[in-house]
Amino acid sequence: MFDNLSDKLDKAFHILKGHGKITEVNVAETLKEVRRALLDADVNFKIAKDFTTKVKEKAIGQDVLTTLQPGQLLVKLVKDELTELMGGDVAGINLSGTPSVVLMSGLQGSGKTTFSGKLANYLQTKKNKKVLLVACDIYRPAAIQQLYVVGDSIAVEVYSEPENKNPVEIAQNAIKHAKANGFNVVIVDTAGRLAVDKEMMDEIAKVHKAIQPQETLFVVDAMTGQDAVNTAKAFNDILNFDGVILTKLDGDTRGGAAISIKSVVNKPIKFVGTGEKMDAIDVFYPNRMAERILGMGDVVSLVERAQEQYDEDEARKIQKKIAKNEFGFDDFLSQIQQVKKMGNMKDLVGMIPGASKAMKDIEIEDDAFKHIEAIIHSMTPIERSKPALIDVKRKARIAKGSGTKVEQVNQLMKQFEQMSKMMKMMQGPGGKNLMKMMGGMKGMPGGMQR
Ligand SMILES: Nc1nc2c(ncn2[C@@H]2O[C@H](COP(=O)(O)OP(=O)(O)OP(=O)(O)O)[C@@H](O)[C@H]2O)c(=O)[nH]1
Repeated sequence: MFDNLSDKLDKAFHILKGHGKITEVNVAETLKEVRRALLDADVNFKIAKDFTTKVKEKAIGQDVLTTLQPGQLLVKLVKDELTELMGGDVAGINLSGTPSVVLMSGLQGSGKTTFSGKLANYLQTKKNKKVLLVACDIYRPAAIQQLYVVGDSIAVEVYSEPENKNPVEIAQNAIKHAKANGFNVVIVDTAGRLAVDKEMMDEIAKVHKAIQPQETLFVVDAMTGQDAVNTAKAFNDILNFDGVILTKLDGDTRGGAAISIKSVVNKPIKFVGTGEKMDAIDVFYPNRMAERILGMGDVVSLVERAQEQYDEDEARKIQKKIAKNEFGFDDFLSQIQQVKKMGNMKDLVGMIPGASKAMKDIEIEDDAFKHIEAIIHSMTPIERSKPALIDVKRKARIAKGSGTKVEQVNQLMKQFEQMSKMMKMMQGPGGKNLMKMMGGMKGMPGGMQR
């Protein structure tokens, strides 16, 4: 996420590290580079200029040059300003109605339908809401079909009237249906439209006026940079929407949209989409995003994700097995499944402070556990529960069966052994042994040793 921008900002701050003494000249030089990095990320020129002016003023106000760690203070000022620029505080979603109505708007292909599904899934699983999805695209029958596929995959009901060509009526009927059937939230997915298409913009304005949604959300593809900001402005003029959804943040986006949109339309980014799957949705936290942009990671989100996936019963079961020396490959596999549920590997690595930078030249596969899973699946049940049985002959068979090499099987056996050892130590008094072991571990990423 925003690797290029992070890289350039890091280089900008290096200007300060290179000099023995910090002067007004090299602070100015650093901020010039910061501005250039923002412009390269497709941040609007005026916003980038105002940004560095503000940081400079604050730096002067806080006597950056005379502090003990001027470089660090400057990074902090940049972080605070980035947070402010992206909205300051986290903005919630208004669910006050009975039912609460959420209207989706945006360009074609921006990710409205996918996000409608993600939001429905989020509200259903995390907020315990009964959600109705409404197909209001009267132009493309395939769009209605797509919403049914999405609804099916998350077990959420979809409302549609394929013969009706009046989106206002469809939306109103859907809300009636929701009221009559005890739905808490109605999410109205509309057709994608261009801001220059007056007829279509009038249409969504009419739907908006008729259903008076509690939340009108503007969905925009983060990859479109400056264009995203211009489109947001045009939609905001018509709909006066409540919040922005930035999708495709998992792609190779430069970050400009995330940084500029709030200050242009003065509406907060509420959620971001980070993948095609239904659980690839994150609440947008400006401060966490600023930290990620500056390569500081996002440990809070990482821990939250781990907590969400933490299964207490499963953990207790595993603990018992470790105590009895019965931890096997089936348990290892179930641990992998839990990690996988936390999100894709690239995204997770980006949340570890310093890891993104340290691993930037390493290609992380989306399905990084594919080979490990194949190897374990090629083992017999008895081999999985008693790994000690796996001798040279069995290893060769497992490698052949999983389409891997014997070295890979050996490597996995070693990792498994280390993990079992580590788990046993964690069970020791206060996990002290584990800390000792970690301290002695060589080749850990920089972040672990600091
Ligand atoms: N990588 C990635 N792809 C996404 C994300 N959100 C949506 N997509 C993909 O983007 C494409 C368009 O998404 P849709 O949800 O169909 O977009 P839409 O705005 O409903 O499109 P229209 O109905 O044509 O207006 C699909 O292929 C989605 O899988 C995301 O957060 N990350």
